[in-house]
Amino acid sequence: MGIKIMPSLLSADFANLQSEIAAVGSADGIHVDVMDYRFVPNLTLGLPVVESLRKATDKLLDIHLMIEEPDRWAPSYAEAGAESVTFHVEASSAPVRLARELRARGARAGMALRPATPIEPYADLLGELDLILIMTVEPGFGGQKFLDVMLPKLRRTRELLDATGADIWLEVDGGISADTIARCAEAGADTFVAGSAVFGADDPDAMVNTLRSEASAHAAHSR
Ligand SMILES: O=C(CO)[C@H](O)[C@H](O)COP(=O)(O)O
Repeated sequence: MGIKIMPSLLSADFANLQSEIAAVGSADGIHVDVMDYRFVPNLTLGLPVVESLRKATDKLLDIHLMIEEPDRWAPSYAEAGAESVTFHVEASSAPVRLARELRARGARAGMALRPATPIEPYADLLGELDLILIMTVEPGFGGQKFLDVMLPKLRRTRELLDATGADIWLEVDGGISADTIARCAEAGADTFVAGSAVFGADDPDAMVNTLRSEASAHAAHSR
């Protein structure tokens, strides 16, 4: 699928969520942040809203679970029809089992890492996964400044993913904009989440295309 741009929905109101999706027709998928006031100090939306979004759009739904106990809750998001379900490794008690449960329900199995979590301890797990999400801000809030100290981790993750030979998406999330996306693409990311850069733009769909062009021009990796 090559370079993928996933706008991150900002709204908490269902009508506004639908408007945001309609405003980014060129997007490769829609990134949905699920937060529970426990894993992160913020609360967004949960399974019932994702089930409603599934009925409202054919777009690929890329779910990012910033929640405690993902082993318990994540499989339901796959059953709801999300194409991709990402849990935080810091919150999972059995990441391999959870990844297998997600795949068994037809979703891509994603594993996210907070900025302080290294990738190396998980090198042997990568073959169980379809997506690795490297957070480029502390999870919890949109609109934060991109942490460029994450670039070495991104490069290292790309090396490890290439060594598997498998089609595992390498996603970045947090502070991604026309100013920062090139550095992430050069470091090996192929999937880009952007919230404020897209929905804060005068023309969100044009910004999706700008981000894709910029990433494509600097891509170290695109299948
Ligand atoms: O939720 C987030 C952090 O938890 C992300 O930063 C959000 O998905 C994207 O927002 P922005 O592009 O404004 O950083």
